[in-house]
This record gives sequence, C-alpha cells and structure tokens, in this order.
Amino acid sequence: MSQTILPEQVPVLSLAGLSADDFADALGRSFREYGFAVVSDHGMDPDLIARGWALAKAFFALPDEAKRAYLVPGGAGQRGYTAFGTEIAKGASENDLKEFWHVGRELPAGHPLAADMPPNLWPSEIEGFQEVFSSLFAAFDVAGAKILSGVARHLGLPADWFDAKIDEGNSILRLLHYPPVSADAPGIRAGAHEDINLITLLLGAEEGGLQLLTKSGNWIAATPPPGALVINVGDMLQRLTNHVLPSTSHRVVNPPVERRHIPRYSMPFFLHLEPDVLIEALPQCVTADNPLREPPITAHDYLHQRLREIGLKM
Ligand SMILES: O=C(O)CCC(=O)C(=O)O
Ligand SMILES: [Fe+2]
Repeated sequence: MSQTILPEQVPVLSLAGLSADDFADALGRSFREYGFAVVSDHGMDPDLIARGWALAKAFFALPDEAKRAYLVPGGAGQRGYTAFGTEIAKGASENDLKEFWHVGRELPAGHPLAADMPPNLWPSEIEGFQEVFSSLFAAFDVAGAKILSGVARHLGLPADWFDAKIDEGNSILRLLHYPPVSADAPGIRAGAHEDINLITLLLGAEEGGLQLLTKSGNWIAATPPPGALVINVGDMLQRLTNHVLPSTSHRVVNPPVERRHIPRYSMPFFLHLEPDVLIEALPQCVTADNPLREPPITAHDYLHQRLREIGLKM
C-alpha cells in the first residue's frame, strides 16, 4: 500500500446552503466514495464550541494526579478520563499518543437504560465544564440527527427513520488531547482504525494530522475549513448498509519535526444507536452484486465485542 499523501480532498458540503434533497444526495455520494464528508454551516453555536475548547485545554493542563482521580476502574473508558497511552487501535503494536475525556448521555435516575449509560463524572476543578459539555452533547445530537436524516433520504428511507433509534442512543462526546511529540517518538498519534458507532462528527480536524484511506489505497489528509465538521461512517452504519456506505480507516499522524512541540486537540462525537436496536442489513442494500455480508447483531452486543478489541474493556 502506498504511503504517499495525495492532494485529493473530500468536498465541503454546506448543510444550510443546500436543499434537503441536494444535501442528502451530496452526502450520500461523499460517504459512498470516501466514508467521510466535510460539512460546513452545521448550525452548532461557534461561541459554545469556543468555550468547549477552552475548558478542554484547561482540563488537560491539570496535573496527572488530578486527572487520574477521574479514571473509572472497570468502566471500559466510557465515562471520565482515560490516561495517555491506554487505547490501542485494533491489531496495532503501539498504543496511541493521546489522552481523553468522555461525556455520555445523562439519563434520569432509574431509567431502564441506566446500566448501559452510567452517570457522567465532572471535574470539579474546571468551572462550567458540566454546563458547556452538556450543551455541546445536545448540539452534537441535533447536528447528528440532521446528518442521519440525509443518510435516510439517500437510502430511500423516511427522513425520520433514524430518530427513534438514536433518541436515547449510547452516544459519547470525546475530548481528545494529543500532547507534543518528541522528535524520536515511536508510533503515531492515533493508529489506523475504524470507528465502532453509527457516524462520528468531529470538530478540530483543521489542526492537521487526520488522514483517511481511499478505496484506491492512498492516504489523503482531511483538511476542513475552520469550524466545519468532519463526519465519517462507523462500523454500525457500514453493517446496516451492507457496506454500501463504507466505514473507512483513518489515523492521526505525528506532525513534521518542526511542529512536534504543538499539542493537538479534537472533539469527536460518536453517535450510537440505542443499545437494543438490531443492526440488520437494509434489504435495499443487499443485491446480487453485493450479497449479505454480516448477520444481524444488537448495537449493545456489537459495541462490547469491539471495546474488548481496542483495549478499553477486559
Ligand atoms: O483526532 C482526530 O482527528 C480523530 C480522532 C479519531 O479518529 C477517534 O478518536 O476515533
Ligand atoms: Fe476515529
């Protein structure tokens, strides 16, 4: 496989600037070709996002010992803090050069899905953290539902087809910090992997380093305009569409030597189905040319199988 980085780019689509049908069409084409789409004018409040960046930076600047107070033993990294060097891409030999914080969906006490969605932790050192990231979680939920409505239209489904399946989905907002890298650092910031969930909406990729693997086997850089979302198909949507929409390998490479002192921050929202939803290939995606690839599985069972593979669950 070639390691050359080609100048090819995933096109930028304006969510506000296109009609619902045109957006669905352009999104579907981008997802089929790249498993990725770059979406501007997504409606998320830029001031809220700016506050989120400031608070994420403040949290990661805390001493290690303070951050480690928010590790959740046995929690499979699903809430609170995961320390530098814990996660490893499936099949990789080096652990990733990153630390992160996870915010999940807040459910009322006694909710039937509480076993799947434990309460969040909030760092008491950082004022406003809970308020800002709860609001950002809600904003990602809204943006994600709009994107999935486009996916539904593209697949010939009713525009609201996903709504009831994601309303209380086990989605996760991840605040990522890739610290400065030493000149001789082994490995890369995040090894090549595919995301487990339905779709991922990512802020912060304008910082550089994110690359995706094209169908022809070349790595290309994701280069969104400032503030745009980089959105990718995860394994669950790939499975639901019988691989018509591909879950594409991506990675975060180390910066060139002269930029290695610069940390990188990003914010992916892993949009999940509700745990009991059965992921079963859509009939319109199973054809003579593309026979059924994988059997049905619930979102819950699939997630836990995958968490074991990436070192977050024993
Ligand atoms: O930080 C990035 O740009 C990508 C992060 C990512 O792919 C992930 O956390 O799954
Ligand atoms: Fe990813």
